[in-house]
Amino acid sequence: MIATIVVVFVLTILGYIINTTSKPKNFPPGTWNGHIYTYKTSGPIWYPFFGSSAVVQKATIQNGSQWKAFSQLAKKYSTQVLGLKLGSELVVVVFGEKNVRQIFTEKEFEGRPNSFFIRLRCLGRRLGITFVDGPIWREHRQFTVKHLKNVGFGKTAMESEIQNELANVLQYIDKNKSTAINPKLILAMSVMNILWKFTAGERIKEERLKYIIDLFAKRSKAFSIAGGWLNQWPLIRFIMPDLSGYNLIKNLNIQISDIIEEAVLKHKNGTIEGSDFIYKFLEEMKENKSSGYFHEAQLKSICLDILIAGSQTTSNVVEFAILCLVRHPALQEKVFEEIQRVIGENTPNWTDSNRLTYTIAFLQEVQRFYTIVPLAGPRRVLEETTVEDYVIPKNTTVLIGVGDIHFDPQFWDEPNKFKPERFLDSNGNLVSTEHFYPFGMGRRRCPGDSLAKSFIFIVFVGIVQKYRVQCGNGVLPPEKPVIGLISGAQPFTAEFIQRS
Ligand code: HEM
Repeated sequence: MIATIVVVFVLTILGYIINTTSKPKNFPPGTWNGHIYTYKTSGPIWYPFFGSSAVVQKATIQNGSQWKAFSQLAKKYSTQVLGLKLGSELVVVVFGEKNVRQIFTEKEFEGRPNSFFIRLRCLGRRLGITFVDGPIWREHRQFTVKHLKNVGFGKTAMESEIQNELANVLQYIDKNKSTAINPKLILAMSVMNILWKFTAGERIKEERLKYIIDLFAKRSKAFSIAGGWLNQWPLIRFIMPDLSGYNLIKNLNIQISDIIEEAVLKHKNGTIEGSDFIYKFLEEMKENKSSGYFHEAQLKSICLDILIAGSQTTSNVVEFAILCLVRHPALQEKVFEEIQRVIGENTPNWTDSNRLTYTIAFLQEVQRFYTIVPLAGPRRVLEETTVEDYVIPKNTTVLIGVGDIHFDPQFWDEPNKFKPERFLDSNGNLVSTEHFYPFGMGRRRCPGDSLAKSFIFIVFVGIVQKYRVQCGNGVLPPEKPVIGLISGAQPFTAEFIQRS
């Protein structure tokens, strides 16, 4: 009896090892010769249980980010379609514009992974927009896009909210103008206020705002630390609930969930009325009985998606733009001169962007040079398909190397130089933004792009109009970003000198 159990156990383990270490036929980047993959063409070796995790981890430490690690591994194996196994998950990272556009546009790549880790991100259930697919995604993306459209470019209600935020940022700078300022917190607070106004219809009091931002920062740090472990071996939460970061994330989730729930309650008991997202969703809940997806848990998840996807991304762009002003004083003068000439002292609005072409070129270059989402996705393959001639099995996770396109010398002259002029023709008109994907493309393109662009433009123009920005305490901000799930500036300070 014992002998049988041992044999079954050993065979199961052996079966598991063979299964986890053999690559599916024609899986990238290997060329299957019927028997074995050769080293040069097969990509990293897959080890039992861990797959190629160790290779990726080592490359991440060496290169400073997972995006750079994938990029370097793709070069090492001379491929634009890098195939890996992380834990038990098949992962493919695509590079090159043709492949990237294929993933962005083809229906087979429209899915999102469905792992324990993703559910943990979505308050425990697979809901919201960002991490769902199928009918719930289509219906709720459409609903959210419709409401985001109503607050996008030039829509006066949200534009005046952004102008109010600009006034607050300027007031903060004015109050602190004798010292060097790190602009991170004030920008994060402003963006969060705008997103909260859109979702919950009110401004948040300063202390509460700081608490929420702190909560989100802690949560994203906890996810970065726990990400690798919990994603690849979710069972470790039972063995090491504290050490794995699981308990911390769970508690942070509860606190964030409570904040959103409180806002929903205020709408239900009539304390807040208006046309904000929660209000519209609750209305839809009453009217739309057909799909079954309009319920409170889904509402909370969409609110969380909007706050997570829209907050740090948008404020990081403005922070990088300030960093670029400091690092490139001559270009700063060009931006200032254009603003002075075109709008003078008027409060900026989105319509001005048509005439402030150099300023827009500057902001586009910021978003190329510091691609906020250098590795877009993750996507889940809905049906087995091919990229180049490689087979990508159903349920493979696909990541999209957008950052590499933004630095490809085929498309960009001297890609490692900060040159806003690259977005202008010889007459100073903006040229088309081919090869430029800061908000992705296709059916999963960022639905918040118009809100983000309006915020970035209005706040940036408003600051340059009033202040010359220079090094804080004579220290030039470091050029290199910190790249996690998104890119952010290394901590820096700047002095804001009032223009007379
Ligand atoms: C500069 C700021 C921003 C950048 C760079 C950015 C970038 C992106 C990118 C690249 C994607 C596509 C991911 C993919 O292809 O799989 C995306 C998706 C998304 N973004 Fe943004 N985003 C920004 C601001 C915002 C804002 C302000 C909001 C909300 C108001 C928002 C909400 C979302 C949502 C909900 C998705 C998921 C869409 C889906 O899966 O269908 N983003 N974003």
